[in-house]
Amino acid sequence: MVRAILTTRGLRKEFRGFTAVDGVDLAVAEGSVHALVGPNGAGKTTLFNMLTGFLRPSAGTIDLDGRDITGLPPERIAGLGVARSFQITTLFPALSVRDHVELALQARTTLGWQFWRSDKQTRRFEAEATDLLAETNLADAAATPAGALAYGRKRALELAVALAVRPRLLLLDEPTAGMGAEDIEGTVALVRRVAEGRTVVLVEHNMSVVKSLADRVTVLQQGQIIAEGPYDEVRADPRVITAYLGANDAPRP
Ligand SMILES: Nc1ncnc2c1ncn2[C@@H]1O[C@H](COP(=O)(O)OP(=O)(O)OP(=O)(O)O)[C@@H](O)[C@H]1O
Repeated sequence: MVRAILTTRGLRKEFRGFTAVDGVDLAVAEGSVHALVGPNGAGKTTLFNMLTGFLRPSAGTIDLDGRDITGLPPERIAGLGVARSFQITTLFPALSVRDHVELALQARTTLGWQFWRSDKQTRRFEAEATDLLAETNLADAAATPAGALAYGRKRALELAVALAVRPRLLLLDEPTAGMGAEDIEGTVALVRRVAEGRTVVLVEHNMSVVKSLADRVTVLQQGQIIAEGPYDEVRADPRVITAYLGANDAPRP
């Protein structure tokens, strides 16, 4: 049995009497890609927000690699190696692709997010930035201002920025949202590549993306886990089929 790097027990979030996440026990195996799926309003984003400290759980615990991180603020959780990408990453339009990655690498150090840097400091991150740009297929765009990148490549840059902090756990928020077929294909290949040797939790509506990326799938409905397992198993579960019936984002085989 592979050990769990992230475990939640009885995790719960209430908004003024409404229970958005209702007693979730989740175990994410180290080195795996774990997908969270479910119809609109199932509680996926709320769960993600608790894992990253953006929301404080109403009850339950979150354990990261043996450490209780329940209720810690976002910056502390990020500092412990949880990085989140897509949907919330802010890119600076005029700043080059390479500068984004070098600044993110620098943010990991005591220098923090300083825009002024000496040549010596810049050189310190050059080689690692080059590696990250290669890993995310952005080597040819290193000097391009982020604002001039096509949509799919902007998202690749967001991923490079998240990877720069060397996360122990990478949370991906709907990596293919708003993408056409071509970008989706590229993003799936990219996520598969960066997931090697890392632990990834992703929220994703596109079931063919989930099928091709996830080792394990957790299905949420009305804040509760209704099924969990490998994609094919979960996809055939009668409770999952019922949960998606009539939903706009019904999974397609
Ligand atoms: N700040 C809030 N205040 C009140 N209700 C909220 C709040 N945030 C989320 N909710 C409610 O909690 C439920 C779960 O929402 P959440 O965004 O977590 O679902 P989701 O699975 O991410 O949905 P989607 O797939 O549409 O993004 C929804 O009914 C939503 O309206």
